[in-house]
Parts: sequence; structure tokens; C-alpha cells
Amino acid sequence: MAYQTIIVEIEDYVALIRLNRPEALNALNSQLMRELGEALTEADRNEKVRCIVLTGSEKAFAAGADIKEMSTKNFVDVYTENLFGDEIERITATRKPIIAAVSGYTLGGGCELAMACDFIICADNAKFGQPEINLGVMAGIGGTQRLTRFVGKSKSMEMHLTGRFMDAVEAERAGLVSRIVPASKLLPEVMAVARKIAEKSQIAVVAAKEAVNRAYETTLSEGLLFERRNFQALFATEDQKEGMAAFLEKREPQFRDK
Ligand SMILES: CCCCCCCCCCCCC/C=C/C(=O)SCCNC(=O)CCNC(=O)[C@H](O)C(C)(C)COP(=O)(O)OP(=O)(O)OC[C@H]1O[C@@H](n2cnc3c(N)ncnc32)[C@H](O)[C@@H]1OP(=O)(O)O
Repeated sequence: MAYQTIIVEIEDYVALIRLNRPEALNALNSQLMRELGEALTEADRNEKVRCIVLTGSEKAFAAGADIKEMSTKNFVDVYTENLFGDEIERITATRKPIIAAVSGYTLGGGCELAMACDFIICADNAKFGQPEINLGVMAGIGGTQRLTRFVGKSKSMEMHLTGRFMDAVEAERAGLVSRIVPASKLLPEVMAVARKIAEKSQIAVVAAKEAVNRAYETTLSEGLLFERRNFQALFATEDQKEGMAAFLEKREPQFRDK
């Protein structure tokens, strides 16, 4: 499918989706969000895709929602069209794992987009922030909820109320990102991680992803029950038999959908 604001490449069972509005630091306008939604729906359906990587440019993952596009909207506009609400659900509804490979500016909706992915690996030049307050607005698709759960109330509150940025070191220390890599090595490193996930049992990958994400959605006891059922259910799969037999026979597993 031909897109204008994103580039999609599929190789080694990994779909690499690159935000591609360099002239606006990948600001998230309605066309980009529509195209990204279509690409994610297609990747989730495509048997040749087992892991998804979402990235931007070295200078910016995404500098936020598109201010030019928002500047003329009013309450009735954004309320009736549920501005951005449906789009972000498209990210969290994607069943396959999505890794955000983040460098440069990751601000506002761009930070919210990265946080809605399953995990973030960032470059040493990454700058995270929720600077919407400078524009007379606030985060609108998860920034106050996910950032607070990921880094804690004080840091999140300071960032939302002052609009200050957080660099890669602070982000890793706070638990917002999994790891930091040199900007020049970000994509090779994240693609290697994605290929490693693509080699695993896909049914176990999806079950584990759902359980980890559930940890932020529910109580500990409910989460433990969900985890236990997913663990037990995997004993009904061929991959569990193949994975454990391969270990005992000292060979590489050949999971079902290889
Ligand atoms: C399945 C789809 C899922 C999608 C789900 C995601 C939905 C996302 C939307 C969610 C919305 C919820 C609420 C969130 C709101 C926001 O995000 S508000 C915006 C928050 N961001 C900002 O306030 C950052 C604004 N930008 C800057 O402060 C600076 O640009 C910078 C990042 C500090 C970089 O400065 P500098 O290096 O000096 O570059 P500039 O000259 O400023 O910028 C270069 C050009 O890029 C344009 N631009 C930058 N940011 C934006 C933006 N957010 N919107 C539109 N355009 C932007 C900038 O105007 C420059 O363009 P030109 O003037 O034409 O050169």
C-alpha cells in the first residue's frame, strides 16, 4: 500500500514502520495517524509479520500532535470527532508486539504514542516531554496516565505542569525506556531485538505481552489470575511441547508457525 507520511518495510518477519514527515519533525497529523492505523491493521493480519518496530528520524520520533492542524479546532470539534481517541486505541489493539525505537524529540502525542507501544528502546539523544501546557492544553491520549504509572507521580507531575524535557539517561533511570543505545546503532539494535522476538513461539509472545500489559490495567490479584490462566493455556499448544522437547534434546526449537 502506498503511503505519504509513513514508510513500511517488512523483512525477517519484522515490519519496520517509519514516521515520515521530516519537514514537521514527524508531527502527528490526521493523515499520518490514518496511514499508521492502516499499516498496523495490515501488519497484525500479515502472516509474514511477527513483530513491529515503530520509529521516526534521528532528530525526532514525533514532536507531538500537529499544532497547525489543532490550532483552529474548538471543543465541539474535538469532542464530537473524539480527536485522536480512536487512533491510539489502534496501537493498543494491535496483538503483535510493537517496539518504539525512539530518538530525538518525543514530545506530547509523540511521547504518548511511544508509551502506548509495548516497550521503548531509545537513542542517547532522545528527549521526552509533555509540553502541551505551553500551548494552553494538556496531554490527551494517555500522557497523564501512562507517564505517571511508568515514572511515578512527582516526575510526571513536574513534566506535565512545566513542559520540561527528560533526556535518555533520566528516562532509563525512571523506567520509561528499556535501554539506551548510541543514536547511530538504534535501528540495527532494535531490529535485532525484533528478529529475536519473531523467532519465539508467537502464541507465547502474544500471551506474555497481554499479561504484562494487564499489569497496568488491573489489580495484582486479577493480574496474577490472568497470568496464571495464560501460562496454563500455553500447555495446550504444540509450541510448549516443541519448546520443552527441544531443550531436553539439546536442539533449537522449531515453533509451529516457522
Ligand atoms: C494508529 C495511529 C496512532 C496515532 C496515535 C497518536 C495520536 C497523537 C495525537 C495525540 C494528541 C493528544 C494531545 C497531545 C497534544 C500535543 O502533542 S500538542 C504538541 C506538543 N508538542 C510540542 O509542543 C512541541 C512543539 N515543537 C517544538 O517545541 C519545537 O519544534 C522543537 C521540538 C523543540 C524543535 O525545535 P527546533 O529544532 O527549533 O525546530 P522547529 O523549527 O521548531 O521545528 C521544525 C519544523 O517542525 C514544525 N513542528 C515542530 N513541532 C510541531 C508540531 N507539534 N506540530 C506541527 N509542526 C511542528 C515547526 O513548525 C517547523 O516547521 P516550519 O516552521 O514550517 O519550518
